[in-house]
Amino acid sequence: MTKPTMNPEQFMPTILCCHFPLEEITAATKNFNDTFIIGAGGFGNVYKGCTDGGATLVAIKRLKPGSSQGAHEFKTEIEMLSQLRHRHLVSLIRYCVDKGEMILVYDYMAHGTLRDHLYHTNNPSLP
Ligand SMILES: Nc1ncnc2c1ncn2[C@@H]1O[C@H](COP(=O)(O)OP(=O)(O)OP(=O)(O)O)[C@@H](O)[C@H]1O
Repeated sequence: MTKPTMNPEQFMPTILCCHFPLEEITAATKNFNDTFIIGAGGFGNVYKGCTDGGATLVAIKRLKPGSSQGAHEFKTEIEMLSQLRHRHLVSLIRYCVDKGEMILVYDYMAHGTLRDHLYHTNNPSLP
């Protein structure tokens, strides 16, 4: 199945976050190497990466082909989350639309998921 495409020039959401060059994302994840995968959801795989010359840890969500979510949800996520800032909400910091890729970049949240904490999942990163 081919990836859903979106023309960056047509993609003009009312956003407060910036476009992120695909080259920086591929560099941060060594071209989406599986060793950088930290999770997967309806949107696609989530990768851990380092940007800004190693200064910033980020979580990179890459829309997978045939995702149960899609271009519409991608745009909605950017429009909503780029305008929301709260210490209890993960921050969307960048997005990327390029070469058929649709990618969301968030602050990296250490210490596991809410599910890990609620159900005491065996996660070595938890205290
Ligand atoms: N900002 C983040 N920091 C650290 N890990 C993250 C971050 N975002 C996602 N993850 C990891 O990736 C996994 C999948 O996240 P994602 O948000 O794609 O899916 P979900 O919320 O579990 O499910 P769905 O998107 O289907 O509702 C999470 O369970 C978590 O382990």
